[in-house]
Amino acid sequence: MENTNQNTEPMLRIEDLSKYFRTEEVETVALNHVSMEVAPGEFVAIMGPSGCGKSTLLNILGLLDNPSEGKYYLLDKEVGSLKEKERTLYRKGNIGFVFQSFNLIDELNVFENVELPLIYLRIPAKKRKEMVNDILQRMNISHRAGHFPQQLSGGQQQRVAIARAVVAQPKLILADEPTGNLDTKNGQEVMTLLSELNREGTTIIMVTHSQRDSTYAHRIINLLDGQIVESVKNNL
Ligand SMILES: Nc1ncnc2c1ncn2[C@@H]1O[C@H](COP(=O)(O)OP(=O)(O)OP(=O)(O)O)[C@@H](O)[C@H]1O
Repeated sequence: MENTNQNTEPMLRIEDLSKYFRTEEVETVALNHVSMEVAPGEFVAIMGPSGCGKSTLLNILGLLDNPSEGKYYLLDKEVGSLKEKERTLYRKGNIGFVFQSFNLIDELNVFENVELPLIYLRIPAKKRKEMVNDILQRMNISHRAGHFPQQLSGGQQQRVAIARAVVAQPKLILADEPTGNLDTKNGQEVMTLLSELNREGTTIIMVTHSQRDSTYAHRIINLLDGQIVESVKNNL
């Protein structure tokens, strides 16, 4: 279906969603009846103290894990109860991830790392080359295409990771503390890149402890003990 400017459907919606982790002795309630919506084109920051459930929420939103209870609609499809194989398929076409620790594959060079999602999507080699080169240029890292992750600075590694996250043009980017391992200057550069991608239409949900990074978001959702305690619009 064509996107229209009048599109009022949320990018994603969760309803009364909970996640429990059970070990032999204890049950942890990581998310406790959470409901929220994110609109297409929104940039949302998720904040809250350590252990409040931020990563658990991001993992579920990113189809890396299932909720224990409740519904999750992504692009209008109920995805909370999908089996792992279907989840993986749906994730690959729709979601890009950026992690604090970059998560690049050490044995692959920059070009190959960024090419990987396109191989999964079975895009032909010639087209892949074009798409990878375009995004490396965009991320200002073309001159390092043949380098391996260990040969790059942290800021460069994160730019490669962002290139990999967006090369297949996902509708949604999930970022878990994307500047957590970067100095101020590189951190700001990464935030500027994410903001640009957002302005071009990509929806972004970012977990952060950084007050400064949260200023780039349209809205801040505060979690405490597995519950949303506040959802406030940012004065941009
Ligand atoms: N796989 C797991 N097994 C058992 N308990 C878990 C598991 N993953 C998370 N938890 C628990 O769920 C709760 C929420 O964890 P989560 O990692 O989502 O918090 P967080 O807000 O991301 O924390 P941080 O800011 O420290 O990364 C915590 O009490 C945690 O110990």
